[in-house]
Amino acid sequence: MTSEHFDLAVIGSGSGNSIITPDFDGKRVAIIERGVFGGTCLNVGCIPTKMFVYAAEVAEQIRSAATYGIDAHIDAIRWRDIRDRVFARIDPISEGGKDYRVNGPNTTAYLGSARFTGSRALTVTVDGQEQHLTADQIVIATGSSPIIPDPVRDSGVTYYTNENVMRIDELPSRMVILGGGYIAAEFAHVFSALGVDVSIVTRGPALLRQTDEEVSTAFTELAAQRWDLHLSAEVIAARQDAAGVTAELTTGESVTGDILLVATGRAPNTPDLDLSAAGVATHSDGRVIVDEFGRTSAEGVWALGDVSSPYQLKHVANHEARVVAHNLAHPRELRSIDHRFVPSAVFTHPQLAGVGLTERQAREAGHDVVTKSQKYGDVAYGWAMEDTTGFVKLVADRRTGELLGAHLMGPDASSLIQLLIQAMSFGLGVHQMARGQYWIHPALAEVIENALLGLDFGN
Ligand SMILES: Cc1cc2nc3c(=O)[nH]c(=O)nc-3n(C[C@H](O)[C@H](O)[C@H](O)COP(=O)(O)OP(=O)(O)OC[C@H]3O[C@@H](n4cnc5c(N)ncnc54)[C@H](O)[C@@H]3O)c2cc1C
Ligand SMILES: NC(=O)c1ccc[n+]([C@@H]2O[C@H](COP(=O)([O-])OP(=O)(O)OC[C@H]3O[C@@H](n4cnc5c(N)ncnc54)[C@H](O)[C@@H]3O)[C@@H](O)[C@H]2O)c1
Repeated sequence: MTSEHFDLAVIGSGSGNSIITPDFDGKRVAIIERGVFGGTCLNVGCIPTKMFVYAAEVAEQIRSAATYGIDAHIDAIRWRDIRDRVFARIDPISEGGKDYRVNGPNTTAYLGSARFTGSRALTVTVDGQEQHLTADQIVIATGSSPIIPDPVRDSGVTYYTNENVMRIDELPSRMVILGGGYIAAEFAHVFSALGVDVSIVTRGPALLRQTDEEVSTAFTELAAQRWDLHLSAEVIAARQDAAGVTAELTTGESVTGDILLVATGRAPNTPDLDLSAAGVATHSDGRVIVDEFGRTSAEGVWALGDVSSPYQLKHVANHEARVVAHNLAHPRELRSIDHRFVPSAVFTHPQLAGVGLTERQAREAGHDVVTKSQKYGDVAYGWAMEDTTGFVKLVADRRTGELLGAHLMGPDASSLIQLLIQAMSFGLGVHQMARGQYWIHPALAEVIENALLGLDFGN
């Protein structure tokens, strides 16, 4: 059996691709990718979804224009043009990235599926042919894949996931979305803004339950006005006929759509890797166990991103990739992964964003908690927008003045929260934040200024 040897082998071309920094110039590097080059975020995740979200926002703005004294209406939704704008931008980036690794300097690209066959030994199946390689260091960056509930998979009905729903040729009239998390909330917004009737089936009693309860409750109430919600419900069976795809629910109801979209969470891509052959240990949920430096239980094997991280977020995968890239090249000066203030945003309507502890988590952690919920509608820019639902909720420690968490629902939440991420990351307390700087008047950020000033420390 012939085998090639490398200094470094990276499995997965998402954030794994960015491991190959100039530190590896002159070294022998292999990158292995079994799917579309560039991974989830570029091809079927963050980037295309947000490009669709932008189109959805344009449609919603037109619908709400009359509020501001401007009469406007949508003449047509040209779905194929919306879709093709997105992928005409993305597909060449993916192709270019692949081409660079296939034909570029000092990397060997294996376009196939990798599995471990021993300690730092891999077999890659490329077009049915097995190729063998060994490496001094191996990075597992294989990401995650959609979880398909058994009743859906076993029923044999056609279902979509984030991997193919953005490429459909025609918009359906009705869509059933299974799941009530990030992906469900973003696609429900996109497709309903483009004219599709959306039903959501989720097993929890509210949508986006990982957010602060006040945000999750407020968002669920708004969602109920826009979408047909089936909460505390799971699918027990599904069938497909001339009427479409019908899901029978645990609640006794049934719901029918032309398309069924499954968004019930994502599992780490570890089952195909034969990790036991390399002595790489996993958590009970399949995630690779890593230490603070990104090292797995097997010497010379590292992991990062969705396959190992507690956060399935691109900015986290990129951060972990930067840390692991440094640590591979500087074994005597290891850096730690920083998961202290991991923010996230859901690009639905209205937008949601959060960082730090929820009110409940802060109380459970024993803080003397003070909170303030400040409405967008109470500041001048909020008046300009006629916003009636948006708010900023801050969670702070009454004793120390420390900002513990921030939770936003409303326009530009994903950008506004950056101020609070910065404050928390650099240890700025509430008083410093509120009065230690100018706040531009009458910018929307005044909603954050007022929330900070509204925290009642009792002094
Ligand atoms: C619809 C959607 C929207 C999202 N939106 C956002 C967002 O707005 N913001 C955000 O922060 N995050 C978002 N995410 C999450 C984000 O996409 C992921 O956290 C991130 O892409 C993970 O990067 P990764 O490098 O760990 O994995 P990936 O990018 O998934 O890369 C893993 C790669 O490994 C390959 N692979 C797997 N197994 C093997 C094998 N055995 N052999 C060879 N190759 C293999 C896969 O084909 C894949 O290309 C979104 C996710 C989805 C699904
Ligand atoms: N804007 C962003 O940053 C963004 C966008 C999309 C995805 N993501 C990442 O991708 C991950 C995966 O997204 P997701 O939405 O698939 O997962 P999720 O964990 O956010 O939500 C899964 C949802 O499905 C529900 N569910 C699970 N099993 C079910 C079942 N059998 N029947 C009915 N409901 C069920 C859960 O209660 C939950 O509401 C997210 O956790 C997030 O980290 C991030």
